[in-house]
Amino acid sequence: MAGRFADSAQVGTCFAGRWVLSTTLSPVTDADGRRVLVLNGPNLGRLGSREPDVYGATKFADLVSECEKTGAELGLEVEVRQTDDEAELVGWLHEAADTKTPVVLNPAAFTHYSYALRDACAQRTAPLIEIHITNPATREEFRHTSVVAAVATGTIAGFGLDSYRLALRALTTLS
Ligand SMILES: O=C1C[C@@](O)(C(=O)O)C[C@@H](O)[C@@H]1O
Repeated sequence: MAGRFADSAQVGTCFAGRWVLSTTLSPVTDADGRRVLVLNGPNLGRLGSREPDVYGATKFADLVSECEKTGAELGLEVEVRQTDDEAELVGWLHEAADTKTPVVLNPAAFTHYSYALRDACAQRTAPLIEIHITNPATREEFRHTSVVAAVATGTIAGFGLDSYRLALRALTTLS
């Protein structure tokens, strides 16, 4: 068996069936508090070609550049990721929880039904802002429910790509 865990006081490594503890190593955390993960759920990688009348003409690659640019202006080190895979997104949220990294999350359609995502968000150890490009409350009824909202620090929706910029700005006052 091999494995590794960390909390604020100890780091342990399981080697040949024995856990070796160390209290002298630094905890696995976001050391300078400036790193931010911007996580995007299914279909958002298709921004630009996906229903441009709803989501606009900006491509996902341009959204990535815009987030990095805004982050640089705010003194944040921003990493933008996108996946269509629920398990991958849950894994990224675990990584954020384990490293105390703030998150801007557009869960896309997972917003409305993924309890796995909700439970991963509930483990957060730093601010997590749920965001949406559109305002789901003004759209189809199935979009009116967010299973994530109750475990997020806050929600920003309906400002187009500015939702991302506003969330990054909000994080500078929260973290
Ligand atoms: O994929 C998305 C995008 C969205 O999260 C938004 O950013 O407006 C809204 C969701 O309802 C939808 O499933």
